[in-house]
Amino acid sequence: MTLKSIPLTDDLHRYLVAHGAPPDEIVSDLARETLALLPEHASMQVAPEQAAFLTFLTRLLGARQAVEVGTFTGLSSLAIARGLTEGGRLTCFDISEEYTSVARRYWARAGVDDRIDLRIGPAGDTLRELPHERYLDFAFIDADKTGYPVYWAELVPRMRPGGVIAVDNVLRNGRVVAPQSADDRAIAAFNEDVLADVRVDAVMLPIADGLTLAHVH
Ligand SMILES: C[S@@+](CC[C@H](N)C(=O)[O-])C[C@H]1O[C@@H](n2cnc3c(N)ncnc32)[C@H](O)[C@@H]1O
Repeated sequence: MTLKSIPLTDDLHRYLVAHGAPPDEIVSDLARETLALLPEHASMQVAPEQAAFLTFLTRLLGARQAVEVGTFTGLSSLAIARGLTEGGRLTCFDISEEYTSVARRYWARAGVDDRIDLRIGPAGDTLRELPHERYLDFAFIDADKTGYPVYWAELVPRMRPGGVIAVDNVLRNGRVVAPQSADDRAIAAFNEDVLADVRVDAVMLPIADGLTLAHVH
């Protein structure tokens, strides 16, 4: 039995991205522009292989109704929107007009802007405005780390039976086993909560900074 995932060197990461679903021109431009405009924050963007995986997963689920918490300049939302089924909707939550103004441009360029609804404000408040029904096929959580328990609490009861929640940064660059900051501790505690949550079956994948996939009963 192989004991663990192999570490990715830069060469191997480039190979993996090139042989999965390689970024198209729009995704490459978005990554380049995010780095140029926001060099200190560009690492918040999901990894290219995660973007490809989000499209794959959304398509696999036949997702019609999706939510994203933490949009930034729009790479993960673009990926999710591209995987939605005909007539599908993605509702995005973020606090920043500045970051999401970049996202809006790229959604338009990719021709998916008509299927995305962006809500600006603290997601702990704005998520509460979503219908209190089990209607969501897919949700992606990638915002402020201390907010994850609140986003989880709002989203799980709104997932349809068989719906999936994906949660990013669950390994905190390895620090989750020896937390060094409030964000690290928040994620370590959140991961315990997910493990104990009888409403879901979850797996934790070592993709990028760690991605939990939770299947809601
Ligand atoms: C890690 S980035 C998201 C990256 C994005 N998924 C991507 O692929 O580009 C986190 C985002 O969460 C947003 N954010 C931080 N606190 C928030 C809050 N309380 N409510 C909603 N969004 C928040 C930030 O403005 C930022 O855009």
